[in-house]
Order: sequence, then C-alpha cells, then structure tokens
Amino acid sequence: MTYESILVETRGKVGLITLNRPKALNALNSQVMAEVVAAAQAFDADANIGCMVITGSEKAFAAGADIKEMQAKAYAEMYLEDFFVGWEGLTRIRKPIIAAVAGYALGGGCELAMMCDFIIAAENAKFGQPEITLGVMPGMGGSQRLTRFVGKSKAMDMCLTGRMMDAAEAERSGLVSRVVPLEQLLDETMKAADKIAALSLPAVIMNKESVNRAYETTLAEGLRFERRVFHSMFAFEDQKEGMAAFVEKRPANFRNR
Ligand SMILES: CC(C)=CC(=O)SCCNC(=O)CCNC(=O)[C@H](O)C(C)(C)COP(=O)(O)OP(=O)(O)OC[C@H]1O[C@@H](n2cnc3c(N)ncnc32)[C@H](O)[C@@H]1OP(=O)(O)O
Repeated sequence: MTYESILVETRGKVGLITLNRPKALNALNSQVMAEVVAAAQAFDADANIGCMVITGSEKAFAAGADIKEMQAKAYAEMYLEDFFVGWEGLTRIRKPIIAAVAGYALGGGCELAMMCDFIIAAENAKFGQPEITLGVMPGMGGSQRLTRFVGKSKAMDMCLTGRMMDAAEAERSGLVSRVVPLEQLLDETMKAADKIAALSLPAVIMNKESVNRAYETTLAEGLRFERRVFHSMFAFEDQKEGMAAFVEKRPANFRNR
C-alpha cells in the first residue's frame, strides 16, 4: 500500500508510523485514519515486528479530527457513515502501540493517543478535548477514555471548558506514562519499543489483553481472566526459556512460541 498522509518505516523490530500532514498540524481526516489503521494492521500481521510507535511532529501530534472535513456534514451522513467508526480498527491491534506525543494532541489527536497502549510525552506536549468550543463533543472516545485515565473531575473540566493540559499535568493525572525532553522523545520511545519487541510476543500480547480487560469487566472477572491466562503461559517455550535464563544468569532468547 502507498501512504500519502503518513510515513511508515521499520526500525529493527519496531514499526514506526509518523503522521505527516504538517500544513494542517496533522489533522485527522478519513484518509489519515484509513492509512494509520492499515499500517498498524500490516505491522500486526508482520512476524518481524514486535511493537509499534505512532508519532507526529514537534509542533503537533495531531490538532484534532479535520474540522474542514466535518464542517458541512449533515446528521444523516454522519450517522450512515458511522463517522469515526474506522478508528476502532486501531483498538483491535494485538501488538503494543506507543504514542510518542510532542506539541498539540487535541480532540481526535488526544483520542488517538489514548487509543494507543501508553503515551510518552515531550515536555512541550499539550492535551485537550476542545470540541465544546466548536459546538460539539468528543467523538473518538474522549469522553470515555479520558475519564478512565484522569477521573471524572478532570475529564469534566477538560471536556466542558476545552482547556489544555500540559505534559506535567498529564503525567500527574495518569494520562501519560512519562515525560521526556523534546529532543529525546523519539529515542526514548524507541528504546521502550525495542525493549518490548525483544520480549516474548505471546507474553506481550497476553499482558496487553489482560490490562485492557481491567477496563471492560468486574475486578473478580478480571482477576479470574488474568489467572487463567497466566496459567496458559506455561504452555509456551518462552516461559521455560525466560525462567531458565534467569536461573542460569544469562539473557533470555525468546522465540515467540
Ligand atoms: C469534533 C471531534 C469529534 C473531534 C475533533 O477533534 S474536532 C478538532 C479539535 N481540535 C481543535 O479544535 C484544535 C483546532 N486547532 C487550533 O485550535 C489551532 O490550530 C492550534 C491552537 C492547535 C494551533 O494554532 P496555530 O495558530 O499555531 O496554527 P493554525 O494557524 O491555527 O493552524 C495551522 C493550520 O492547521 C489547520 N488546522 C489546525 N487544526 C486543524 C483541525 N483540527 N482541522 C483542520 N485543520 C486544522 C489550520 O486551519 C491551519 O491551516 P490553514 O492556514 O490552511 O487554515
């Protein structure tokens, strides 16, 4: 597939997707969505890839869904297209995706970052759900995922006032896992991605699935799910290899089986 609005490359075992609409601050239109999801699906199916990174530019991860694309749409069109439903494809990716966020991550940009498995932010990152200032509301999961990340009070504040949160506040609030200097953002994110990609892929995917289950079920069901999945890992050669490597004081050589 050829991509027009994103750059796609592999770095070792990591798939890197860079949003590339600089003139529109990486605003997310239907083409960007289709391309990001297609690239992530291709990496998901590629046995040589163990982790993915989605990033933008220094000024903007993404300044939101494309307002110019939405502006003239009518209700029937939005409903019949089920506008934004395509982004759900990203949440079905099994391998981990890290968002490396610098600059603006607003509206759909913040929502895209939250669809990733975790967010590493540059010191200049700014997160927000400013849709209210356009007379609408989040539509790619912002009112739901942001609330789970930062709690009701802050999510209400962000969605009702449209104010932006800086990187330090985002880290304090649990929206981002860590904040790094801008010039180190991609290196630090790639280091984390390389580390994940060197581990046992089935174990990585099972960890991701289990953490995500915490958002979808009761604690009792989640604990039972975790225990059953944990038991099943003893069917993998990688469990034997990982534990043997520890006991023998050597690095593990995982073979993804
Ligand atoms: C509605 C739902 C469900 C989801 C959404 O995501 S709605 C969008 C939410 N995001 C926003 O409301 C942010 C909109 N952008 C801004 O407020 C500003 O661009 C800024 C504060 C992020 C940056 O301001 P700055 O002065 O540095 O840059 P601009 O001149 O405003 O922008 C440069 C260039 O990019 C175009 N742009 C920016 N954001 C979007 C967007 N979300 N959709 C479409 N186009 C966008 C902007 O129009 C300008 O291009 P032109 O000069 O060609 O108009």
